[in-house]
Amino acid sequence: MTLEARNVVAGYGDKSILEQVSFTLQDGETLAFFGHNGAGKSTTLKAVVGLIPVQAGEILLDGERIDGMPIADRLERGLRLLPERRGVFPDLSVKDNIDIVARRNCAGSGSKIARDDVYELLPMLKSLRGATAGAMSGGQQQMLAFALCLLGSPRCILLEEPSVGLQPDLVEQLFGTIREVCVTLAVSAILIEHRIASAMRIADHVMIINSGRLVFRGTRAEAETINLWDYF
Ligand SMILES: Nc1ncnc2c1ncn2[C@@H]1O[C@H](COP(=O)(O)OP(=O)(O)OP(=O)(O)O)[C@@H](O)[C@H]1O
Repeated sequence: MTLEARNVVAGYGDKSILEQVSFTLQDGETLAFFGHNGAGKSTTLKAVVGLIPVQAGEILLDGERIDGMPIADRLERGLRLLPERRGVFPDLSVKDNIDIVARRNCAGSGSKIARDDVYELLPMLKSLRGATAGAMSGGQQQMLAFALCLLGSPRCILLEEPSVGLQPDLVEQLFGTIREVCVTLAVSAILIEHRIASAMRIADHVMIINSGRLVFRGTRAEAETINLWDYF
């Protein structure tokens, strides 16, 4: 078992956005997370990684309660968040971005994904090694941010719109890489996506949120039997 949310209530200040959100994600599984703008997708990921406090309920990683733990401790346990359109050092080259994060995340032995591995997983970064991150296209920066979030020993990666700014063939490549990482390294992933059809192709489970409540939770096969738009 990897990640479990039990009746999570969370929001901003005194205000609750999430109402009793519960889900479980096992090793190696990918969960596609859909919902309209403002439904509570990012808020869910923020609560899991610790950017906002949980007002009620529990979050467990491998059976251990992590809600209330400092963000750094959750990162150490392998939680990774790829925020939308953020997450690179803009003034540094691709190589320096990767080297710096690798030095922090891959220290010691037993790291699942080392510096050289990310170039193999995301070959487009090889030719961009010397490029200044902030001067690259949005899609290229997104690929680099994804690479940085993989370095070390990720257990569960939380991805916010990773396909933003990517041309269609790169979307398929990125999604293929997400799937490969999950399956071969037993990493689990939550994927917030507006490209529903592409996300569905790599998903084991589907979850839809509406006004802070989970209105659908099921396997991909179950999701394929319904009209997802009825739940938005
Ligand atoms: N920092 C914040 N302070 C107060 N309210 C916020 C904050 N961030 C988000 N919200 C509110 O929380 C609700 C859920 O927002 P959230 O960002 O989780 O939606 P989302 O499903 O990720 O939407 P999108 O697809 O547009 O990113 C919205 O009503 C939003 O206005």
